[in-house]
Amino acid sequence: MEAEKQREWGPKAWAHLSSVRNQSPLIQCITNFVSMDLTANTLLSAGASPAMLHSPNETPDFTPQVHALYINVGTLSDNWLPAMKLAAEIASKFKKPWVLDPVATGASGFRLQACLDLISLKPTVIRGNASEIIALANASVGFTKGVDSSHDSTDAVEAAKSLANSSGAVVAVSGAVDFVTDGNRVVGARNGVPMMQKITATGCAVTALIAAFVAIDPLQALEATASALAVFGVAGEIGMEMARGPASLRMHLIDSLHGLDQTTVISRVKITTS
Ligand SMILES: Nc1ncnc2c1ncn2[C@@H]1O[C@H](COP(=O)(O)OP(=O)(O)OP(=O)(O)O)[C@@H](O)[C@H]1O
Ligand SMILES: Cc1ncsc1CCO
Ligand SMILES: [Mg+2]
Repeated sequence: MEAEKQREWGPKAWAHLSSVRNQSPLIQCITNFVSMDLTANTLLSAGASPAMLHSPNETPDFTPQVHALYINVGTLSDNWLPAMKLAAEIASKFKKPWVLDPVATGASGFRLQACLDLISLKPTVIRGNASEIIALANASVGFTKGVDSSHDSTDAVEAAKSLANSSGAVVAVSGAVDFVTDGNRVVGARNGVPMMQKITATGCAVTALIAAFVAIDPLQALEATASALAVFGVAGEIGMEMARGPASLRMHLIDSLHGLDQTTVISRVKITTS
């Protein structure tokens, strides 16, 4: 029964990736300075169309036209926060899916409160590392070593369920296993390689990929999120076969994501229901 369920996920992940390639959803990204390049290139290599527009002066015109919005607080500053809130409000008003990456949310009270305020604007998906999801679920500063996690993803499954229940969002925790939950169901995506942690902003990039997958399947956010995490992980695994270290993995990961075919996705995606 379990093996049967897993066999269904490969075709599902492939269907999501194919739809992104065919529909090329427009993804507005309000993201941190570190991640902008990798995020835009990840979206392009998956077939989506990234746009890094963040001015509150253009959000009222632009956000209603996008297929999904991605907000990432990685290099948060006072003047960017109102722009993020405005974009989230407009996305919600126009029924566009939007996805939050709460980078280092436990690092300061300002950042934590910013993320809690954004969560009150009803994101479709929240994706963080284990320390970020634990900090959000506890609404407490601490738990984190800056932007990197000091916990394993398995430590954050209960926190993820609790955050999903309190926020109404699908919550994903990345790590050796990427867990995705709607507060009730929990699935684990078991692709990827540890070296992905040694490239800055791979987490930010996969959250953008989640936004693209949710854009083409907004009514099944849990399935779209798990598919995006697994597909990104498969690209990392194939990239690692050619890489000599983090810098070349970054290049080969993007190439591999671009080149993924049906047979590879179906045979390599490892998603299990727990
Ligand atoms: N030990 C691991 N084994 C396999 N894949 C991993 C491992 N750790 C992380 N990954 C993968 O690396 C990617 C980034 O996850 P990570 O948890 O490092 O995000 P993050 O801490 O938010 O990163 P960043 O803030 O740099 O963007 C995800 O696709 C995840 O599945
Ligand atoms: C290193 C870093 N600092 C703020 S955002 C960011 C990118 C990874 O989250
Ligand atoms: Mg992160």
